[in-house]
Amino acid sequence: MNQWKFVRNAVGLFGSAVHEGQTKTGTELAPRSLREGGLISALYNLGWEINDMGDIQGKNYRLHNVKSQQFRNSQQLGVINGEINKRSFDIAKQNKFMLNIGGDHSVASGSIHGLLQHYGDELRVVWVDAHADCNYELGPNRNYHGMPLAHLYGSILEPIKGFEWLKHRLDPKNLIYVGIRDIDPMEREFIRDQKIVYYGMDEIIELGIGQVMNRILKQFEGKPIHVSFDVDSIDPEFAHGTGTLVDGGISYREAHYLLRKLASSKQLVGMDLVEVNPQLEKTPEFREEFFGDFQQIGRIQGTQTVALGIELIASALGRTLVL
Ligand SMILES: NC(=[NH2+])NCCC[C@H](N)C(=O)O
Repeated sequence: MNQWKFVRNAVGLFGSAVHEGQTKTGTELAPRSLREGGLISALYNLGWEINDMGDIQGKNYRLHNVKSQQFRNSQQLGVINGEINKRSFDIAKQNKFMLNIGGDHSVASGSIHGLLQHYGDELRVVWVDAHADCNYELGPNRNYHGMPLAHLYGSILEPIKGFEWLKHRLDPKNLIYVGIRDIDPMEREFIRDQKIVYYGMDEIIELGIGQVMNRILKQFEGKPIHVSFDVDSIDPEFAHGTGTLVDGGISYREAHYLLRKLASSKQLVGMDLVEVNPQLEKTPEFREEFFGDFQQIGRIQGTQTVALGIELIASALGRTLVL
């Protein structure tokens, strides 16, 4: 099983225990919750060889007395993403699937950069998110989780201390947005100017998720694909444990379908699963009932969004509904 085109049957994974890209604590707890909830055995049950590199703890890189003129925690995030970049590149170099478990979405500049270093201009990115995360100047929020793509696009012009390693650029035409519905004015203009392909909620409603995926796979045919999956792309009804909720998102079904389609293309080489915040769940109870056949991935335990996170990763890594 798992005859992936670009990667062998091995996953290289690490957690990015980081909340410094925004102001709410809790996302740093996600890697641990996902592990405790059964992530590793799920991957094992799906037939993957697993190289678990442990977690990068954002708190270990805290810099005291550094006042940033730029976004919040800029130098710390530069050093952390430098570490993520190294791990991501190492994993890709060994032809393994790169799995980065966030953390907030600030951890994606490092992981995507590492893949760009290995796959070069061939790399394609599917960015599944309620947000476009390409603010290139400081907005009132000053949160880097709203900016990593601007950095990768090369639109943050001033050099930022800590990010000296960031050299490769992601061409905006090699990225497609899915699920975006809360866009800042600067981002709107940028998406229009650069003609970035997006499937926002209206497009998903009009075309249906099936047609959206057909188009994405056609556009990215034959190329290695990375999916950067922010759980806030999903409707808060199904994923409440996240920091920047936006109503009217993609459904549980659409999210899993999207990931299964990417998986079955055999072109998927990496995934970020970000913005799970176990402290922000609506109810602290663990989910006990699951939909569908779970034998394929084993027992999953966790609060709503944690359990969902594990399921989403399983869908991206080849969990099928009918064998
Ligand atoms: N990946 C996310 N959850 N991003 C939220 C970004 C929110 C807002 N656009 C900002 O720049 O602050």
